[in-house]
Amino acid sequence: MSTQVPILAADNLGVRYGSFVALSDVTLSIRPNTIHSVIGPNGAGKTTLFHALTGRVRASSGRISLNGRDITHVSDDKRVPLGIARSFQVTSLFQNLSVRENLRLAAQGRTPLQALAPWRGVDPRGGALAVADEVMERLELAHVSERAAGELSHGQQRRLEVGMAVAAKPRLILLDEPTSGMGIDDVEAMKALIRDLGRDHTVLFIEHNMGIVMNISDTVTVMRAGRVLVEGPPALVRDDPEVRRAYLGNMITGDIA
Ligand SMILES: Nc1ncnc2c1ncn2[C@@H]1O[C@H](COP(=O)(O)OP(=O)(O)OP(=O)(O)O)[C@@H](O)[C@H]1O
Repeated sequence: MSTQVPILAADNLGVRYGSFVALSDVTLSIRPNTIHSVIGPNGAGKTTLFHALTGRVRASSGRISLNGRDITHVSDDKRVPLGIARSFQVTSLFQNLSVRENLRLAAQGRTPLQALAPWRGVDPRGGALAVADEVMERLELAHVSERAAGELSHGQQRRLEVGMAVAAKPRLILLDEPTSGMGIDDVEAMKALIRDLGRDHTVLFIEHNMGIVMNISDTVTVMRAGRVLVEGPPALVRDDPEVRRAYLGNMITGDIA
């Protein structure tokens, strides 16, 4: 396993916002076809890490590689065709369009932003619709296919956001707090969905719900103050005294599968 080329790796990655150091010497390695979570207290740098990995913010130091290829200076829109897709914490859906149309545009344009310019799309219309139908089935949204995204329940909207990333057919999917603001039933559905996605994608996700993190992750990276505190399988992370201290001992719970 150690000889396997990581699908995504960061080496001594640093990010500054002006003079503020948000990430410092972050080294992490995402193995292909695994579910990898990133946890840490508020302000630890998790979202900044995602921004750097997807190219939304520039690395101030260090290196990012995708399947062994250096992508540190590759722009965010050029990283998408290389196989990285991200679902945003802030809603990125076309509220007035149907579920099917949202997914068709995502499949055609590869990202919600590029979907605004569908002539740049890479799929013919028919192919994109087939992808939309496939994704709706997988996300259990087929029964609301013609409903406007803005009329969906919160849980369904969050699933559709994940679907927008899946429709780009990425090898690596990044999910930023996919369960935030959800009720317990929707959380369970999202947990099942992430686990399902892990069968044929690599999934990297930021999550505050420790039950999910401990239950479905192959690897957990714990961040604190812009650095990696600990990385390892859930059992190792949950029992690590440093991690317990970072969380004041009261958040690391959850069953390990
Ligand atoms: N655009 C920005 N300009 C300046 N500082 C920023 C900017 N974005 C984030 N920060 C700061 O960088 C640090 C890391 O923020 P980040 O959002 O990455 O943390 P996080 O771990 O995702 O937090 P949370 O769990 O609350 O979402 C915080 O101190 C934050 O205030």
